[in-house]
Amino acid sequence: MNQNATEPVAAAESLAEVPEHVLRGLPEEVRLFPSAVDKTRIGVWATKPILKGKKFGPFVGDKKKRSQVKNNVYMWEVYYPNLGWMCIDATDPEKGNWLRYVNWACSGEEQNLFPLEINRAIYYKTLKPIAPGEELLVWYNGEDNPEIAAAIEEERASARSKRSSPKSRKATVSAWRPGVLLQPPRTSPGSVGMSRRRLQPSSRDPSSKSRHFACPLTAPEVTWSQ
Ligand SMILES: C[S@+](CC[C@H](N)C(=O)[O-])C[C@H]1O[C@@H](n2cnc3c(N)ncnc32)[C@H](O)[C@@H]1O
Repeated sequence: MNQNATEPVAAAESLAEVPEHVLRGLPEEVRLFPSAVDKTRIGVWATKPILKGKKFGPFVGDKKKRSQVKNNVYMWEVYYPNLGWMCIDATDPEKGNWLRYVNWACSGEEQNLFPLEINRAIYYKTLKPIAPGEELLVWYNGEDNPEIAAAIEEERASARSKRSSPKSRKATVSAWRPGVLLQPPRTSPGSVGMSRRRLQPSSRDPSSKSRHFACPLTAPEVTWSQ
């Protein structure tokens, strides 16, 4: 056995490799540059002020079964009532959009975005105003964070008013159900995918291991039940 064997080191991402469609899809307030939190990664940086409460998305990727996903880093898992848990996988940059390049925050102070599931699509919403020169960084928080709870409530109120509008009443039942990701299990009606304990960055996932060990934010219990 090779005593020097280590985990494979991820090749550093290069700006030159970012697909054209990703660059074209960047909102005007952000640009891609090397990340400050991970030297091997590209990050998303604000070049103009971004207001608190701004919603970006949805996160784009290939829809796959969990068993078909080889790397957790660029995927979100979403519960579909008819299909069960499916992954939106942006491991292949050609399949993703710019949200793929938003990195994890390593502390609550660093975090300026939180993920939000709306109608089985993932959005990132700003938790505070972001100034030019700051990197956009996402992290899980649940509704235990009052700021996020307020943001979720705002989405729910907007969903309720959309559902009761005459136009939407004519449409078929595409319920717009906002729910924050990564909550402990609960049975709150209206929160999508709450039937299973939310996943946290998996320590079983070699691709995300070093990041999460390095981060002081304590992720709640790791669950990866299939
Ligand atoms: C796209 S997100 C974070 C991406 C970020 N760019 C980064 O720096 O890694 C990927 C992480 O979210 C986790 N995850 C995927 N779906 C989840 C869900 N429904 N709830 C909680 N965590 C989820 C994955 O295990 C993975 O650790």
